[in-house]
Amino acid sequence: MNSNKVIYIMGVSGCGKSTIGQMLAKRFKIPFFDGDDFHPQSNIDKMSSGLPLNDADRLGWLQTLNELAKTELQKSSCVIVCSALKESYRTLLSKGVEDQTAWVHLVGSYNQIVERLNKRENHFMDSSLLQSQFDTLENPSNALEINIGLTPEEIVDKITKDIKMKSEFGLFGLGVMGKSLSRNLAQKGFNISVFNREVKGTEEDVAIHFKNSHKELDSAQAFSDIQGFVNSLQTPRRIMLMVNAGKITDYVIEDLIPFLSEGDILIDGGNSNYIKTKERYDYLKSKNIHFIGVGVSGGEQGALKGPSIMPGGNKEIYNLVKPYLESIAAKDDNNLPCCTYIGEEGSGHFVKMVHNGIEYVEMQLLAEVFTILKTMGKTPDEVADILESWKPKADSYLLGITVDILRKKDGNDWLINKIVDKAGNKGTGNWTTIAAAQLGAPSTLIASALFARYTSFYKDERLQASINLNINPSILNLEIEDVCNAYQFARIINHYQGLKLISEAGKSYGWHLNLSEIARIWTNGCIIKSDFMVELIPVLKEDDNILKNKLIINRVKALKPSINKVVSECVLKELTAPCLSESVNFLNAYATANSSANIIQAQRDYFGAHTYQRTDDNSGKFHHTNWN
Ligand SMILES: NC(=O)C1=CN([C@@H]2O[C@H](COP(=O)(O)OP(=O)(O)OC[C@H]3O[C@@H](n4cnc5c(N)ncnc54)[C@H](OP(=O)(O)O)[C@@H]3O)[C@@H](O)[C@H]2O)C=CC1
Ligand SMILES: O=C(CO)[C@H](O)[C@H](O)COP(=O)(O)O
Repeated sequence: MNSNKVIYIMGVSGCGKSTIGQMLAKRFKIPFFDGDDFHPQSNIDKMSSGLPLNDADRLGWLQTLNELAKTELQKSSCVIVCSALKESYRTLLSKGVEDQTAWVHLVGSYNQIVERLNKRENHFMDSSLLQSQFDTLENPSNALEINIGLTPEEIVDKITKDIKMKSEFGLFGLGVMGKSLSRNLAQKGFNISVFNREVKGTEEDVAIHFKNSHKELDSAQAFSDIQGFVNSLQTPRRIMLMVNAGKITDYVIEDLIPFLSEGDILIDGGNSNYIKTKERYDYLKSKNIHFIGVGVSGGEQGALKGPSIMPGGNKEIYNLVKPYLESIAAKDDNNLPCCTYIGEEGSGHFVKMVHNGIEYVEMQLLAEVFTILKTMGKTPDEVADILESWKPKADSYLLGITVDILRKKDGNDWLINKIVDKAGNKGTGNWTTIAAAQLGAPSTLIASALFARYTSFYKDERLQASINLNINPSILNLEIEDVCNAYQFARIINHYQGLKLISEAGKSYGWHLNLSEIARIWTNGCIIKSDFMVELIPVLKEDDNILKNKLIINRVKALKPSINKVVSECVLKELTAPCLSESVNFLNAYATANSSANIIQAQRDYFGAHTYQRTDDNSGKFHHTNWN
């Protein structure tokens, strides 16, 4: 038996069954069927001529409705409206699906209903037949009885409260992201169930407290037991996991499996490693459970108001969750959802991982710009003003939050001065760097940003080394405009490298990735949204390599003198600027027609007979020299 339900709305003619049934079906987002539409013509003719139906007339009709219920229950819950006046009729209607049947009896007095029927036009039942209906009615003992004196809204509210319908979507894990996504889903009108584990004595009733503290979660169902949570969901179940990536995701999957059924869908919305996503997909497939890996970006606020969503996996399965993900996603400038099917396997998580790699660099560049401006003698407020003035040229979410951060005071000082300079990480920058190395893509800025975080962590050694080696950056002699240009230059290289990495992965794994579409869903909702990202949508339609685009080439050329100046000055004055430096180093290497790699090849051939290709042999053949 699956968890779907058929709700029969019953009662004498004129009690308002169709109106209530339609409203209820709309509220639960399940199909609605009016039993009258399934009468054979002979029954309609009989009723139209003023004759009441007898039990023989009704038999076939009731069997048809029972079949309808059974067929629908295979797919979803549904509402069926039918007078169902006698117990024997109800027995027939629920035959074989008794445990999945709920009865709602709309009750009114003869006078109330006569008055209603007399107001009705074009109904094939005359009010004179009403008495026979009342005479036939056998009050059910197992129905929710509701007086028709209430307004239709009140009636539907009552039914909704009484009949615990299955939710259409489940959210597992009510941490920072899970809470925001649940609220977002509920605000979009979805019936959801939410779950958070309970740790006795420390964390109790997390889900219930969360539900009770947000109005939009009134009709959500909250659980701290996994079985109850899973059973509260319509099949096939759609369960989004918002838990810590890594082992915890595996534990949670194992906890869920015993309660899942074939065809259910698990959606991993965490920052999971794309290789693990493929493994989990295969593992769950062996249990006939679907799994899709979905990158989500936007942090707490983005998840609440509209994140950028990067789903990967089987497309047909994605289509079953697409309406939910697209509804909660941010919207781009054309009001399209910032959610698009990325590709097969772990491609969604791969793209999210590289998103984070690009994010690491964007953050590091702003940190370097801050240090440069600080070393030019600016206070945090002054740096904030300078960054603010760059918005028309280089606006981005990260630039905006950095302005806010720099203006934040703590007592008489700026809060930034009180934050320990050790940068944490949760793994995505690390994996991006590993993936870049494995795929042979030179994502040097991402590696530099990652290693800058790691270096920052050596706080004690740094303190000691600054004394031992006497590194003391002195005042920089730079124009602010050059710093702004250098920043923009490095951002172009960052986006080139990140997108190149995605492109290489697409080729290597056989994913059919659309980079322009990926840039589009990164124009809103996510941490790396920026004006530049908007510019990249048409650029990437032409080519995956943004450094082939004429406008970008011209911009790089125009900005180059500034990055040369800024990086040289930083080196001379002993100020570390790893990502700015690497951006210009990379471009210089990338734009070198004849590089020093011939020396490397010669060395490799010298000590290891690894062979080399010759400039005077176009065949591509490999040669070896006896160097001694
Ligand atoms: N924060 C962010 O900005 C973003 C985070 N992400 C990703 O989203 C996922 C969730 O992140 P976030 O919400 O920040 O993390 P939190 O740490 O805030 O929440 C983690 C959730 O996982 C639950 N959990 C942990 N261990 C277990 C377990 N053994 N069994 C059941 N539940 C468990 C926690 O429950 P409990 O409260 O009981 O410990 C909590 O509900 C992560 O993968 C993260 O990388 C993605 C984009 C942005
Ligand atoms: O995915 C995110 C933003 O897009 C998360 O905030 C993630 O935790 C950021 O990475 P890290 O913690 O390594 O800085």
